[in-house]
Amino acid sequence: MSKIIAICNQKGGVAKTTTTYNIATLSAMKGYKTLMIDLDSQGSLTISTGAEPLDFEINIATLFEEMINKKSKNMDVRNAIYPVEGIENLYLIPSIIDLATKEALLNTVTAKELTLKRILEKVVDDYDYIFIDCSPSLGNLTINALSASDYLIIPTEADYLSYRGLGDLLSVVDDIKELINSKLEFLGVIITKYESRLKDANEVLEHLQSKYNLLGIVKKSVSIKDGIYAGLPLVVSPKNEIAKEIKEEYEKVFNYIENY
Ligand SMILES: Nc1ncnc2c1ncn2[C@@H]1O[C@H](COP(=O)(O)OP(=O)(O)OP(=O)(O)O)[C@@H](O)[C@H]1O
Repeated sequence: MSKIIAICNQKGGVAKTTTTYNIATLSAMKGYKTLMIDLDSQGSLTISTGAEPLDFEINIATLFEEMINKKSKNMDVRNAIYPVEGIENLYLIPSIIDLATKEALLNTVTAKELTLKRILEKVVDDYDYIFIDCSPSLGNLTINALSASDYLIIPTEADYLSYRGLGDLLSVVDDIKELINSKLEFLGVIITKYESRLKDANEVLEHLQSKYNLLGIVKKSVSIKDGIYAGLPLVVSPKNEIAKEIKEEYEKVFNYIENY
């Protein structure tokens, strides 16, 4: 049985995709069979792997479409799983812009919150870890991710508005735990794009630390994009001191998940 981890925050640009790709890669590098699901119609995770969303005939939007049209018996999720080039043990269900229209159509599906869980049923035993890169909203797709997951990790920037936004997300999480998925556990937050010279960042860091389990602090650095044209995340070959520090923070987070 795999551990399924949702990487969520309804705020845009807080490094959900970057966090997902780096942590999932560390998992694969440790020899775990690891699946990433791109659950964002922008397809950033798919593009980050060096792939082109339009090149995949079957993707996460196709899978949702089959469920919406009640053809799920014809569909095999395994047809939507592709190996990530250059990283052994790492696999991806890619996304495409069409996912946005499928999200609205989900309202016609019975038990719509459980659609992703039903899609994944056939492969939950095939992977050690499944990481879901959520979209920046609290809509149907994010609720599907939380309803299908064992654990939630929230990447957030250390700024006041991001800090305030966490309360809204966690109240949705409470509802999902009560009504849909009692096993969902919030593991903690990762601070992303951290700049220690900013007073605001340090104040928010203290608040976050006192309120939540702090899993890691990832500094802001252009090094995060090293390897991007080759489709590889930073953790594969960190090139300088700050990149090595960032890798260590992501390792801390993965070790926490591994030993939890
Ligand atoms: N530690 C970091 N230092 C500097 N830039 C970073 C860092 N982490 C992520 N970024 C950059 O921030 C931008 C947003 O990151 P990312 O796409 O991972 O966020 P996201 O939360 O998935 O976005 P969206 O909400 O649009 O899905 C990207 O350009 C990414 O390269």
